[in-house]
Parts: sequence; structure tokens; C-alpha cells
Amino acid sequence: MTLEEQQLRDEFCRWGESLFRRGYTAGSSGNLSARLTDGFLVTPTNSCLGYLDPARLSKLDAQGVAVSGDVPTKEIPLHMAFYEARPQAAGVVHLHSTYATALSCLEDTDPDDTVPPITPYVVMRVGRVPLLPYTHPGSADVRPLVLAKAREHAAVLLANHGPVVSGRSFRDAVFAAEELEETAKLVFLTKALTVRQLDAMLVAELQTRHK
Ligand SMILES: O=C(O)[C@@H](O)C(=O)COP(=O)(O)O
Ligand SMILES: [Zn+2]
Repeated sequence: MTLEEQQLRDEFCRWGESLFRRGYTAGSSGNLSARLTDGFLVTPTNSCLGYLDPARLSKLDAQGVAVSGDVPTKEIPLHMAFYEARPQAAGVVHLHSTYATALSCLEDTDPDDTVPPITPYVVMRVGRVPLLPYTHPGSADVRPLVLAKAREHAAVLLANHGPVVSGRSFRDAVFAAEELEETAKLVFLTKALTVRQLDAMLVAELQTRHK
């Protein structure tokens, strides 16, 4: 095994534990993936992000076929569609984090812009987040939906399911998933209040500066 893969396996388990301990996903929900030079690392299906074992992570080849480790997450089509749409992505994080998942369930969430630009950091780290129509967990039906949106957007909400966030590194994907969840929480905290959103010019400027 290369040093790159060994380091990524360790990083994967450290961040999984960190997300789980801080309540970003519960039980065996959620799944993680990271790009390797010769394929991908993904979490095993039904694993708890808090208790991942570096030696038992599932390894996929470059086409997304399992080659070693435990049985991989059922969400391979979801993760692979992100890597296909975004060659620059090196990590993908899917969580059932409470507030982002709540937004994904609301009738009045804007499907083109589920997380309003209320702070600069969410614009810089995550960008605009569209809602993908409901598909069953693990279904390959999600692939065309991801391909349609992920070329332009680094993150999406799966309707009535939860967030999926990509990043240029695995760590960036984790940080962006956290930022998305914290912003979704702010959306609920300020729901009954008058919120000043960043204006469109500021948002555009932040997006070009942090592309
Ligand atoms: O919601 C689901 O069922 C999956 O998207 C999920 O979060 C956990 O599935 P596995 O990664 O196969 O355990
Ligand atoms: Zn899920």
C-alpha cells in the first residue's frame, strides 16, 4: 500500500470520528469517500463513522468496482456521479446532519437555492446548494440528477434525505459539510426573524474570489 493511501485511510477514520462525536451524523448513517491515484476509498455499508477501522475501509477501482475491504456503502452511484461531474473533487461527504436534512424535507425550501447566502463563509466554502428530487437510498437513479447539478455545484441536498458535499481534498469536503450544517442551523434559528441576506453583488464577488 502506498504512503498516500495509508495516510488517507488514517485521515478518513479521524474525520469520521470527529463528525460522529460532534453529532453531525448518527448511528450508521452517512458515508464518506476519497479519491486515490488508483481508485477510491469509501466507508463500508452499515458502518458507524465514529468507529471506522483503517484496515477495513472499502477500496474501489477507478470505475467504482469494489476490489478490497468490507462491503462498500450502497451509495457508490451517488459518490461516483460526483467524481464524474467534478474531476477536481477529491472527497465526498454524505451526512444525515439534522438541520440540513430538515431543510431537505421542507415543502417551501427553494429547490434552486436551499441554503440562503446569509454569511460569507457558506458562500466561500459551499456555494449555492440545489435540491435533488427524492430517490431511494443506494439507487442508481440518483446518477443523472447529480450529473445535471454537480458540474456547477459542489454540494446538493437530497430531498427528504440529507446533504452531499464535495471538496478539492477530503478535508475540504468535511469542512464544507460542517459549514453547510451550521448555516442550515442558522436558517432555522432566524426563521421567524427578518434576515439581511448578502446582496447578489457581494455573493458574486465572494464566488469569484474563492473559486
Ligand atoms: O440513507 C441511507 O440509507 C444511506 O445514504 C446512508 O446514509 C447509509 O448507507 P450505507 O453507507 O450503505 O451504510
Ligand atoms: Zn443517507
